[in-house]
Amino acid sequence: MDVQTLIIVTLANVFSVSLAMPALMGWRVSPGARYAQGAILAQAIAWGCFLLARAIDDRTFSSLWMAWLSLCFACSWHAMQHWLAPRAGSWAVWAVAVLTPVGYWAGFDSYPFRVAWANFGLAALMIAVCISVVLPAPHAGRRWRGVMFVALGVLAVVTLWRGALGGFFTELYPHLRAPHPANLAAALLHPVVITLLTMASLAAWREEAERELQRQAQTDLLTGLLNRRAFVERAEAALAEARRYCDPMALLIIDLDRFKQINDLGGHAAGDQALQLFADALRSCMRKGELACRYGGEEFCVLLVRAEAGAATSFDARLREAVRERNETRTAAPLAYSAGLAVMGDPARTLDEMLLEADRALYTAKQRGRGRLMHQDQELTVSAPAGLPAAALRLVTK
Ligand SMILES: Nc1nc2c(ncn2[C@@H]2O[C@H](COP(=O)(O)OP(=O)(O)OP(=O)(O)O)[C@@H](O)[C@H]2O)c(=O)[nH]1
Repeated sequence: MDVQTLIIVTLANVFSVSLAMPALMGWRVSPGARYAQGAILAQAIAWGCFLLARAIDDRTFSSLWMAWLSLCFACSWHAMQHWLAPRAGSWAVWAVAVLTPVGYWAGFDSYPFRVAWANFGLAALMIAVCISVVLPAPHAGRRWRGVMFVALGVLAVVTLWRGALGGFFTELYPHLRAPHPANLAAALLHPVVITLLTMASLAAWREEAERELQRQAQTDLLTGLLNRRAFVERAEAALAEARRYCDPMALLIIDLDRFKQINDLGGHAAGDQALQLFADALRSCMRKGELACRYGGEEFCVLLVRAEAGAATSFDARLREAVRERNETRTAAPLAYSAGLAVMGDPARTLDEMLLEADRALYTAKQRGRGRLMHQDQELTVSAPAGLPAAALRLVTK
């Protein structure tokens, strides 16, 4: 098989894949999938330009071929940013992607220069994608990343080989369609690499969709906090760990006060907004490893790791202050809450026991007039009375 025929096979392959990908994945996809689709489309256009170069205008269409190939690898690099993790060096990737076709076009009259320049530029882009694929991304699967790394890595080696031949052993490598082993290897490799990259991209996209589904299954849609089921699952694991290391742990159940009034006065939408605002305040007070969920209705649950009653009291003070700050920007009735605390004094205590104790304390807080934090029969609130600045926080104990 000659090189020209293999390139036509590559074009047919990549063109059909570039149509099949959006047909299979749909148009409304994540940014990562969109970049992967863009990369394949850019490949298809690139090989179309390559075939036109001979028939129309070699310099222009060969330079366009380089431009679209560079764009293809820049898009692949961006797909990895979304699927794996943001990596440094975006400007460098784009600089190489722009300089490769520009240098090729400017130095077109020198065959050794343009072949070396273009192949080294493209190989640099492939290597950049390979590096971003192998850098740590604990949430992402290893298999599709392995396939992508090997496929692009082999192509990068063959591309470097072609660049070195064209630039430094020009007489052995007179042109791209010559039946040289490097050309045959590259022409054979292209359809294989395109197939493998497509399969790896589909696997990455499926993995991303699974992750999103899992996130949605664990999240309360209105507030974005964990839902009750996910909270219980994670809290059980955190409790088991705390037991193993004899760490203290505190659990708070929080209930918004007179929430029905907010709904009655402002409508259900105002109630929803208030729940979102409270969740936002809650998030702003959370530290690494702590868990918060919407336990149901206007009730929230927080698990504080390595925390005793003192730390829970400080958390409550921070939360009241965060709520107070948000109340200042609201025109509707101010939000307030009551909370019940349970601490894991005895390592044998279960999550259900702690939830029950916190719930009883919450009931007491409501009974005693709301707006306070209770631990068993003791009030622990460090509260900022309405209208007073944070500096005026005072300790209220009974
Ligand atoms: N807007 C909105 N309201 C909700 C949602 N979930 C529960 N509620 C409302 O929350 C209100 C809870 O009312 P109650 O249980 O009487 O409690 P409360 O008015 O906060 O009174 P206290 O707890 O005694 O201070 C009910 O009116 C529910 O309809 C929700 O997702 N959105």
